[in-house]
Amino acid sequence: MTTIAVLGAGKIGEALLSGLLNSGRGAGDLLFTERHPDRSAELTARYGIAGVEPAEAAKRADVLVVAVKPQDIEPVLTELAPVVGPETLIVSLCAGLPTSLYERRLAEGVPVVRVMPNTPMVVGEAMSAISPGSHATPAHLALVREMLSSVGEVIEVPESQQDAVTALSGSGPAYFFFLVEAMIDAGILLGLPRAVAEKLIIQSAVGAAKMLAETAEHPVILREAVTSPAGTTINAIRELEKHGVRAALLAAIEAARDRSVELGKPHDSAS
Ligand SMILES: NC(=O)C1=CN([C@@H]2O[C@H](COP(=O)(O)OP(=O)(O)OC[C@H]3O[C@@H](n4cnc5c(N)ncnc54)[C@H](OP(=O)(O)O)[C@@H]3O)[C@@H](O)[C@H]2O)C=CC1
Ligand SMILES: O=C(O)[C@@H]1CCC=N1
Repeated sequence: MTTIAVLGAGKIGEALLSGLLNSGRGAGDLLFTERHPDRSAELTARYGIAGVEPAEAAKRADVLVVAVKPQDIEPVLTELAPVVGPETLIVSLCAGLPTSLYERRLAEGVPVVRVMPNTPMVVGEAMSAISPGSHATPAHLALVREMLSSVGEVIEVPESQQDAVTALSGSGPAYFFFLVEAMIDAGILLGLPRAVAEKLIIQSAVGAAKMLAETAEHPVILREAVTSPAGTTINAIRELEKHGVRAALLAAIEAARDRSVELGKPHDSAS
């Protein structure tokens, strides 16, 4: 079995470890690194996975998944440079960071795959987009696909699309959570008990998501089917349009894309 080490087991790193365990991988095939001993002990107690030093992770693992914040990448590259060779696959989950950064800083020929996942991997429903670096072979991509398809859906995209993917599906769950939060508040405004508002909105979100996934109907068709002539929904839609919610979403996602580009800037191949 492939040994996978997650470097930086924060929110997404932990989500990946937990998703891989849920999908049937053994704790003995997983490792992680963390810089705070308390966090390391907490994760080992929760999952039975060993926390190790980066050099040991590089020695024992076939795949090193980099899951530190993009701003924290420099020391990680410095630690990995002397201990990683072409037999180890690097999988970067970091927003904005190009595969060329790893290729430049690590030994010649080290294969790198850039991935943008999202947190629903905790429940086996991640959306992950993968892009090969210049030394990643079809076998490396297949290995990453196999690893990530055990925690959700996987598509391959050109690396040039990864900043847009990051803005859409990497950050995407946050937009839905924000919407749900606001709709629950609306229930409170209308005088419903919080628990009732939460139940109504969460199940409506689950139902709507299932309809999108399972009927394969366009969202416009599904929305029109809810919108009765002279009914309630059209009144709400008019308010959403009046408040520019569609334009706000376009601007918000564009801003997220711009931030991903900015996070990669200090590391792009020209600098
Ligand atoms: N959260 C998400 O939904 C998604 C995140 N990502 C990407 O994943 C990466 C991590 O994001 P997220 O999980 O949110 O961030 P977190 O800050 O929660 O996780 C990063 C973890 O790495 C630790 N860390 C930092 N430096 C080192 C190091 N040198 N060695 C070992 N551990 C280290 C951090 O410790 P400390 O607490 O001390 O900083 C922290 O626990 C980012 O690059 C982000 O772009 C991608 C897709 C989705
Ligand atoms: O907010 C972020 O920067 C990370 C990347 C995508 C989701 N979370």
